[in-house]
Amino acid sequence: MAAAADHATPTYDRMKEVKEFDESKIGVKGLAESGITSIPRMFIHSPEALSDLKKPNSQTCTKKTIPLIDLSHFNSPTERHQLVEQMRDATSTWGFFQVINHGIPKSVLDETINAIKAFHDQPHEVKSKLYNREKERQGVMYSSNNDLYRAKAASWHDSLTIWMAPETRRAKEEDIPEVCRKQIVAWESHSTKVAEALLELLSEGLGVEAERFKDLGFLEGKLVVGHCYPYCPQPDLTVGITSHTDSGLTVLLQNQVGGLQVKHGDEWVDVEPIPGALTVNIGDFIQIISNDNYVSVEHRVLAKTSKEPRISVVAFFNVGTQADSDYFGPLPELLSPDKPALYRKFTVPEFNESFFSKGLDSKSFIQKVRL
Ligand SMILES: O=C(O)CCC(=O)C(=O)O
Ligand SMILES: [Fe+2]
Repeated sequence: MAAAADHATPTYDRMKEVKEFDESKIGVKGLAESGITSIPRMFIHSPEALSDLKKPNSQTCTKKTIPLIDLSHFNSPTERHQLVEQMRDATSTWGFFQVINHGIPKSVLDETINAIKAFHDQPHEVKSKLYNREKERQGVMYSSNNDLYRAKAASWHDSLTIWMAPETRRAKEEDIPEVCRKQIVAWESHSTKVAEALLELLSEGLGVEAERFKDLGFLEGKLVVGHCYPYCPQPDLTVGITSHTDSGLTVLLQNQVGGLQVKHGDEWVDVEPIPGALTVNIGDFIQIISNDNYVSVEHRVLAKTSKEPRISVVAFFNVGTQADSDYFGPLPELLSPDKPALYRKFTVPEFNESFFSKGLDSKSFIQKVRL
């Protein structure tokens, strides 16, 4: 395969190509719209990663589906117990599930997707003024591949990233692009309410106080990311987003295009778009403090040749930085002589440093702190 062999050509100056792409501020959407029929080399993934894409069940989709959880019984004194159990089963085996009847009106979901699409649909002259990756971990960022300079290969997506909390990192409202400002602020408040409910259920599923996760500060670090995965002329040579795990609690809204896949055992399972549903997954921080009762699972997005771009809007929740000097580790309530801690303690800055300084394709923090 010529393209994959080129990948290893010693004369190829990858960093130069990456820099030129970044400085052009064109994004992958701009590349797609320029009419290219082959993708630049910097986007071509390694033969090992590409062979994983071609496993028989990965593109054609297995019959398996991730669990679907109905949150309508959240306030029911009699049915809540069952809901807690469903969530515990889903989070301990899949680490991923979809939720319906979560309380966010369908109109809000549609407006959120449309606003992020409208942002990415703006002309190059408008978007290029906003293109930046310098203000990492605060304010507003718009760029292609947040880990562009750290990852081994780039992926086929552009992202608008907006820090919402803690206050010290929060984007000024006037800095959020006007085309999606109102909708992002609304998505933040709606998704926070869902996250709060999920954190209660997750706490109860471990048999600890319902407020335990919230009290640890899990709603105090918050960012919203609006991804766009445009048409890709060679989806067999790259991915939409590289396989990775998330940090804390993730609440994701997707349009109807699909492409998100979750690793389950050695299979990749499609997360089917369900109108009105949200996709939820837990990340490394929660796997660690749950002492492996809950699992943080690898997921990725496939690149596609559909003309309609995939749009996803993600709310990431994790402990805020006001907890800088606190040590986190498996919750003491979960430990006993039979169930010793599987992880050492760590601080939030240590977690963030490790999480944000690596490419999505690097080894996870989990392996670093596992005892
Ligand atoms: O767009 C998607 O569906 C996945 C995005 C994702 O996994 C992430 O931003 O961490
Ligand atoms: Fe993710």
